[in-house]
Amino acid sequence: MSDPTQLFNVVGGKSVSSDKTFEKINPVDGSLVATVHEADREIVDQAVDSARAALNGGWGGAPVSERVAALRRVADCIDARAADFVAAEVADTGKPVALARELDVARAAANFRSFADTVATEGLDSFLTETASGATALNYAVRKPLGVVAVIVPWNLPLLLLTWKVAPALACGNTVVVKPSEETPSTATLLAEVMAEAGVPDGVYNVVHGFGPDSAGEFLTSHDGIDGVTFTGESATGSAIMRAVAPNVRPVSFELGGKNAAVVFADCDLDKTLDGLTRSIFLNTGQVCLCTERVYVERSIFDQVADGLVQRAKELRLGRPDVDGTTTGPLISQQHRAKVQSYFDLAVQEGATVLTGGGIPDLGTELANGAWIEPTLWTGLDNSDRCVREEVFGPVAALIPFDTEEEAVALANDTDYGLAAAVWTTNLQRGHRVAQQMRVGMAWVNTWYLRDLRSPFGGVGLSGIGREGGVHSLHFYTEPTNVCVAL
Ligand SMILES: NC(=O)c1ccc[n+]([C@@H]2O[C@H](COP(=O)([O-])OP(=O)(O)OC[C@H]3O[C@@H](n4cnc5c(N)ncnc54)[C@H](O)[C@@H]3O)[C@@H](O)[C@H]2O)c1
Ligand SMILES: O=C/C=C/C=C(\O)C(=O)O
Repeated sequence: MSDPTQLFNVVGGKSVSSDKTFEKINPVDGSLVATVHEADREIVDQAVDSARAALNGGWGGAPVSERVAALRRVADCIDARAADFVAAEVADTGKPVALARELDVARAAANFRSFADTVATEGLDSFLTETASGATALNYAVRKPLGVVAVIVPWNLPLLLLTWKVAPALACGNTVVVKPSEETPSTATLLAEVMAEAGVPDGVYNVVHGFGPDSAGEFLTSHDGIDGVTFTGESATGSAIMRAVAPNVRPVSFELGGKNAAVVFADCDLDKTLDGLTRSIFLNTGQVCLCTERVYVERSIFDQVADGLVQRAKELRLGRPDVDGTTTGPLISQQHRAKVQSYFDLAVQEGATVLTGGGIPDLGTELANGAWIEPTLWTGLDNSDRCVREEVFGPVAALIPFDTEEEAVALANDTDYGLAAAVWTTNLQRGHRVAQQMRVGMAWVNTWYLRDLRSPFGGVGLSGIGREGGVHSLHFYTEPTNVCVAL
């Protein structure tokens, strides 16, 4: 294994250094994780050229069975090196070891297996065409790779979200240049080692490190040698990337921000609902795009839900990732904590009652330089407040009462975002009815973030463009050519 404290760009299977470096800081205690080599324009050019060469050099035209076998080997190698991936992910993010192992790294391997299955089994439409003149024809489509795909991902679930895009891209015969977040450079770099171990040809998977504007992100997305961009991150960044690709008219797939609602009916199973809400508000310190930040509760059980959530929030254990029983890590950085704190201040100005949290916890001198924040719950806000409209991306939610089902649906849908929703009820018909009315990409009933990787994943409104998952990913990562044969 190469030195995890020196992270290089990976171009054509080779480590590439740069004169310019930046420091990756551990959000647990402010210590240095790694020195990262930032890609300049020239390195990004080399990465795109190397991806093009690998595409034309065989990967793009390889038999599906070969690519499927390679993806399965990648999954096996991730499993074999799971401890290294967990260590790298934990060092970058500060998330609890168990979470990194059970969610991030397990899903990375699952992503490769799932898309290997999808390309191995998925067919394409064909039509026997009859015309008015009596002529007949056979129409069928063949699928070709999109080409060189730029993959830009955020810091919250770094390896999970990276492989959610790299796996289908590679399965479809594309080659990639990935730009991990500057906050989480480690696992993307480690994945390059695994690609080599698994026998994926050099240049199929390239990594460039750096930031967005005037750095690797912008150099890559505005590059005329890429054939498409798949991006997960903030809505405003999605907008900047759309502008960057516009001159070259390249397709984009965007999974963006959310301001996700939970709708809690009086007929819910209260204990299960409280456990589910606690997970959906606080998992990964609230830094999951799907996390609930608005909780609409039927008035008759409002106080019970508020009390139950406060109790559970107080039971969360903030602490070092490797300590048994730690449930909650820090935010990703001091910079992000300043943003979350600004919403804590704003909420008070907007008239919120802070039921619990609202500040910075005292975890002792060892962790004093970390990006720690208290799990927080608000009441007293409504849909006109900025804290209920804007994504905070931290361990916080606003609890708001409602009286009727229609009102609950209207309140939940009153947002510019549209990523995910969760409905809590024991009335099956109501569960279906309300879930179907949610203006979102994913609506859960009596659960949250339960994933089937074959189902469509994405958002509406400010939450994204397109869907990925199973065959939906194939639509983005391939270009069909329809062939019409007169019979
Ligand atoms: N919908 C989803 O599936 C999903 C999943 C995870 C996170 N998110 C969203 O991601 C956000 C948190 O992640 P973040 O803060 O890393 O997001 P971000 O948009 O700041 O950064 C994401 C990536 O884009 C890069 N980037 C930034 N500006 C760029 C530019 N102008 N051109 C090219 N690249 C640029 C960053 O360096 C990073 O790699 C939240 O809004 C969250 O909701 C959405
Ligand atoms: O932070 C956002 C989480 C996105 C999750 C996925 O894309 C997934 O589970 O596939």
